[in-house]
Amino acid sequence: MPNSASNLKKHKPIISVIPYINAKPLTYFLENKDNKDYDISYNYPSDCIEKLKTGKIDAGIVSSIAIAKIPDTNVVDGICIASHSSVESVLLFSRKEIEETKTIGLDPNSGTSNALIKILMEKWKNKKCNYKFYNTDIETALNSKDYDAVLAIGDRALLFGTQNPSLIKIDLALEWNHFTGLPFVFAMWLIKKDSSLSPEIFREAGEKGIQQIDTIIESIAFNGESNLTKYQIKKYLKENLHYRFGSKERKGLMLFLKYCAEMGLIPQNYSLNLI
Ligand SMILES: C=C(O[C@@H]1C=C(C(=O)O)C=C[C@H]1O)C(=O)O
Repeated sequence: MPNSASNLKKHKPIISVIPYINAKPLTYFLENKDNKDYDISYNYPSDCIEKLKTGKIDAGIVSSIAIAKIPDTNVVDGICIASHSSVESVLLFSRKEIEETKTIGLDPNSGTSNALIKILMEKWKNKKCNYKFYNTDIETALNSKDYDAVLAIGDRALLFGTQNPSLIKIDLALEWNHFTGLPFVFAMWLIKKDSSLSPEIFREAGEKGIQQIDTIIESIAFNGESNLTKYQIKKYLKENLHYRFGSKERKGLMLFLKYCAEMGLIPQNYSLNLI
């Protein structure tokens, strides 16, 4: 039988979700909806970029840098994962003073923060460093002679930071805010242009998540989805993170993309197709 385009399109659309607690306010009500007309798949940010590019998924909450890396996608307006000062989960850990750092370990799960550290070092610290990915846990990478400092994101960075208060740390969102006066946008929802998914379902779920964030905090703590205390989860989601995408967040995002383009990390001809 010929494989017509309609046969190929019969699967439910797949929405990719980041398995970090920082995404929960935007994803909880999409994940916990009855009779979903989409499937959910869980992917780290860097895997999500690859899967969106190759059409394995139809939409995803994905590293903000992907806006300029994946053609044929729209960006959901109004919501994002951002931070206005310390985020506490995107950290450069170091045993040496930053001035002595030559080789930095990049987090294989990240897209955006791996670019942000390069901007920070080259633009503001005037340091040319070597960068290479590490594929171990944070502690092993930090103890190895291969890296002077190690970048980490997500739940493991958040936990490692709280468990190792004496390590030298740089909070990338705080540094960004210090140098630009703007919030930093880590992630947004991207939808393939040929997908039937409406941006409204993401906005509605995000708005409900922002309104009912205390229920989500209870659920994360109750289900043991984090090794942090309920108080720490509450502070992280309510104080460190910001979920609305307004004019300041847009300015921060566009400046980040401009710096990325200047440094050759993304093509020059990117655009932000908000829907
Ligand atoms: C704040 C964070 O933002 C994350 C950082 C990302 C990246 O570096 O590509 C992608 C998605 C976000 O969830 C974090 O995970 O700690």
